[in-house]
Amino acid sequence: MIEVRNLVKKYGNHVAVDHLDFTVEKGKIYGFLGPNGAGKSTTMNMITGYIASTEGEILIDGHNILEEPEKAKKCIGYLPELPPLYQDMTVMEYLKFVAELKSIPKAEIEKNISEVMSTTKLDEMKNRLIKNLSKGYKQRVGLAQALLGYPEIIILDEPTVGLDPKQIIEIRDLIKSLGEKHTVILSSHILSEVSAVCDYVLIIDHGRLVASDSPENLSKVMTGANSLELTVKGPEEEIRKALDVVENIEELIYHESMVENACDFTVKIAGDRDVRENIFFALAEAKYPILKMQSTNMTLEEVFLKLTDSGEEKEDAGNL
Ligand SMILES: Nc1ncnc2c1ncn2[C@@H]1O[C@H](COP(=O)(O)OP(=O)(O)OP(=O)(O)O)[C@@H](O)[C@H]1O
Repeated sequence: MIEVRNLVKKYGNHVAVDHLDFTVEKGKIYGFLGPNGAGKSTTMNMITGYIASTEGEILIDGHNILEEPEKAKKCIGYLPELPPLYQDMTVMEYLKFVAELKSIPKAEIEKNISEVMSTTKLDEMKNRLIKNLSKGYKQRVGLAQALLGYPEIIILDEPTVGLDPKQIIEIRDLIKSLGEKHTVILSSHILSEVSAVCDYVLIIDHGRLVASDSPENLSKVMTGANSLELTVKGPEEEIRKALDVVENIEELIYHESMVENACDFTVKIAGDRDVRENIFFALAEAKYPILKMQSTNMTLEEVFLKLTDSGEEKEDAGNL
């Protein structure tokens, strides 16, 4: 659907996007995650054809964005970080204006507008001046204009910035529902947003792609393996024997426990098996009580901080 090859953007000597390579497949929601200044907006502006790249190429459904901009742009609906809304137009006037700009055939405009207004739940506001709408509704108008013309790909740059928590939930739900019919790319520096909404995450730092995978896999890959922290009451050797029957335990690493007469273990588990129930039954049968059992996969937040570990991101931590 979208192929980004060796993409570079330089502003003077400053490299804002540094040899990015990735592919976006049809029908998924992608999160483009990175700290402020990582190069997210610059990349989105290149994908949508707003700015030219210094090097590399972008193919949208097979069309090169610089060589066949009209065909490529027809596939994309874009909600920039600051959507260009005309404050003195009503919602309806503005959507008509955008539909004409997008060269939607006259006969289809009315049906198309009514569909996007229903998707974005704007019907009640259609005759309201945009300047009199709340920030949440303004964002819906931004989304509605992106959806006009039935583009297959929807690109959203920080779509929930500046919204209150209720509006954030509403816009997130809307984005999830868009994922049923469209390929969605969403940029954000907010981790919870990306893990709540996206099937796939691309993490970018200093213009480079530092990781790309599903949120779950990223957590697993970063710990190296699936592992558990276990505290069990009983002697080490006996507990080891009792756990011998549990399949897929690769290694049991002993640590001295703070709890009297108990042992702490890190349990390394093969692949992505879930062996918690088997451990429970094996130790229950041997009558060694489990005092603690905790999965130690990293959270996406920890993955993000580890991958983008530099001074400035520490400041960002408060926003996560
Ligand atoms: N027009 C420009 N001229 C010079 N430098 C720019 C320009 N636009 C962006 N930059 C720089 O390029 C880098 C990437 O900026 P970009 O806006 O793409 O980051 P971002 O990840 O979208 O961050 P944010 O979340 O703050 O929008 C930053 O260092 C920024 O200062």
